[in-house]
Amino acid sequence: MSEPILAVAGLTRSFVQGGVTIEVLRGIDLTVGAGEIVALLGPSGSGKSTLLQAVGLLEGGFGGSIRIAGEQAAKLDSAGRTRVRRDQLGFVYQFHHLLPDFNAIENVVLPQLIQDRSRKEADERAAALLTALGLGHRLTHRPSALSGGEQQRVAVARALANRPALVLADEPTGNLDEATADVVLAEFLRLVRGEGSAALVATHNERMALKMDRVVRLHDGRLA
Ligand SMILES: Nc1ncnc2c1ncn2[C@@H]1O[C@H](COP(=O)(O)OP(=O)(O)OP(=O)(O)O)[C@@H](O)[C@H]1O
Repeated sequence: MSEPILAVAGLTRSFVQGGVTIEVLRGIDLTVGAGEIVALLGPSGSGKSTLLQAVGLLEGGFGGSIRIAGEQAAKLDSAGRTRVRRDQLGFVYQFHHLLPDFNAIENVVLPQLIQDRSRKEADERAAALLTALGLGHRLTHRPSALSGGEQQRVAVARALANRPALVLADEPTGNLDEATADVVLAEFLRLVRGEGSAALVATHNERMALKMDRVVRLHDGRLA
């Protein structure tokens, strides 16, 4: 069997606030196989974002082990973490975090230029991804001229632009009305499957979680 893209073992994280220690993650074990889409289901405050931030190598202060594409996070320095993030990971957040001064296609082109792709290649890939998401007629709109659902689609295209092995999505449709959320989630899943990426998708919505390949539940700091 090929190595999982993500292997988390004994992951812990606590915060101290006002002299009180809150143990948010109490020993998380989780593997995600190549191309597998896993829902991370849990109520608000259960630690989903904390777990995704750890796996995204965005924050330190964790105990336990995180391996991404065979690389042990604890052994990476800051440059190494940046490299793994850039080469292996894609991110989608609840709020799109698009660059407001750039239009849709530019927002999807920019991460590719950072990867040293040619402008022509980057343009073609951005246009293909946005068109696959039904935004072929919105390529030169700035985020402020797009609907919430359209903005989230651009964020999805941006996350997939560099062909990440693993997409980390934190309530990717949490800011949308239910009907739009259903459509955008379906498109997200179709595109991720088509690209062959794996994904770990945080949601508090059971119905949405059940559309993924596997569901893990975060409860009392552990996965059930
Ligand atoms: N930087 C921090 N300092 C102190 N406490 C924190 C910090 N970050 C998170 N927490 C606490 O950790 C717990 C889990 O937060 P987290 O944001 O990971 O939950 P979540 O499941 O993603 O929730 P939501 O769905 O509401 O975003 C919460 O009780 C939160 O208050």
